[in-house]
Amino acid sequence: MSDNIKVVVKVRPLISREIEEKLSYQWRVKNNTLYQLDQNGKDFGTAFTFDKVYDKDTKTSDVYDDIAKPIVEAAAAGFNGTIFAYGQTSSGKTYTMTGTEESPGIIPLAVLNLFEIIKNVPDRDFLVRVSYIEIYNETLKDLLNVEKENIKIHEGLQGIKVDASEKVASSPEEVLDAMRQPKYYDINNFDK
Ligand SMILES: Nc1ncnc2c1ncn2[C@@H]1O[C@H](COP(=O)(O)OP(=O)(O)OP(=O)(O)O)[C@@H](O)[C@H]1O
Repeated sequence: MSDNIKVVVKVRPLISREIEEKLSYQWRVKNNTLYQLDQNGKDFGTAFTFDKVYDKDTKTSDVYDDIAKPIVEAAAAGFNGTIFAYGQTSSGKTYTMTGTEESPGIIPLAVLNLFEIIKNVPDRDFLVRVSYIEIYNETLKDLLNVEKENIKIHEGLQGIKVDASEKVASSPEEVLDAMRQPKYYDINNFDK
């Protein structure tokens, strides 16, 4: 696998509904490998190895330090970077990426980290722009401007481009604010 792409798995704890339904863990984690378990908790014989596998007790902040921080640092040094979560419904994507007050997710941690880096490099100018889109049933929606329905995606000489609004942000709060209440965001007040 290329060093430029890392695939990691984060196992989440059973949630209360699953505990009530007396469901049990389907996977055991060891040496960055997921071993499938049968109904009696015995190894099924199927195993998948990833760049890293985090068990159910791993904190999002530890995943951030390991996986996301180097990407954010590289971005601040001029390299393109992407972090995305993939998984079936209820697998913990929102919990991991957005998080909660007690356990901030990868996005707020990345935003704070980015502005911290910027503060520590006073001899360079940075421009942070935010876009926020939803892709649902092949349709792209601009979450910073709900009036813009069905925005387009293009491929050009500069790479992939999405016709989404961009907001210049000068603090972590401005980024997180834009994400918190996209519906009420007033596009006319951008960049003022
Ligand atoms: N590491 C964790 N610790 C505790 N609870 C978690 C953890 N990960 C996920 N959960 C809980 O599991 C439930 C499902 O997670 P979440 O909503 O993040 O899934 P999702 O992948 O975003 O789902 P969907 O695709 O349906 O939006 C939520 O109640 C969430 O709080």
